[in-house]
Amino acid sequence: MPSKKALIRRPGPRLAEGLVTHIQRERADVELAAGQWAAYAEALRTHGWETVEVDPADDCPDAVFVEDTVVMYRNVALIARSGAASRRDETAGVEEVVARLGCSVNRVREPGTLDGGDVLKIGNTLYVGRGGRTNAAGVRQLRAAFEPLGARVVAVPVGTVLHLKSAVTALPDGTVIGHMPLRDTPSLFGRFLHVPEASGSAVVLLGGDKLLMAAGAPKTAALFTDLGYTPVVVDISEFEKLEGCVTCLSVRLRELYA
Ligand SMILES: NC(=O)NCCC[C@H](N)C(=O)O
Repeated sequence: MPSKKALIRRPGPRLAEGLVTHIQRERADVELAAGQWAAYAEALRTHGWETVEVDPADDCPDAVFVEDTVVMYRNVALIARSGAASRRDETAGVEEVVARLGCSVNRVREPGTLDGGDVLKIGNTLYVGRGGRTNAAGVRQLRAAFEPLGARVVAVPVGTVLHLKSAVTALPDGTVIGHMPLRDTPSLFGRFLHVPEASGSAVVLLGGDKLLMAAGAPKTAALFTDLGYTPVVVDISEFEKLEGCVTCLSVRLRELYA
């Protein structure tokens, strides 16, 4: 049986200094964020995920967005190298944890840049956003790391949002979901479903028909319910102020045998 582990990293005291690129800055409330993070972690555990906490990186305001630091394929971890230099110190603690969990570890190297938030995995296909945080060398290194393991890497131009997964994620049946004004190149995806709210375009697949999603997207939650899914809703307002979404607060390790 593969284990169901999810990496998480608690927000630090400098959270409100996190990067903001495509939206107007609104001050995040650090205390409220800590409570929202705890509820997010609890939702993962309630639905069968063992949470593994990476040591905090309190000097790094964006460290809570742990998804950006690593891309997993099977039991191989590709440690990212962010296009945002201020985020590069976040990876050391993550590398230590994935190595301890028995993953093979590889790294994106200069001149490559890549953020985990740019990689959307659907089956054996890895869609990778080429945008502000991930460059062409990063895309090439992703291919070199995972194509020999059977992955198909599809590069997608990303222009108007921070990461590919700020715009699109996927339902359990592989249907890509996104919000019209945010999507860049939907024709690259097979099945595409428009959702009524921008923050509804991010879901974390918890297993079965359960979809972890943001409280800020009630119409999208109703749409998913109508399609036979069960939304599990968490309030992540303070992370959304920093361009985070529901995917970016964890990294699920689905193919570890331990
Ligand atoms: N994967 C994600 O959606 N990450 C969100 C990162 C937000 C952070 N403030 C950043 O700009 O890097």
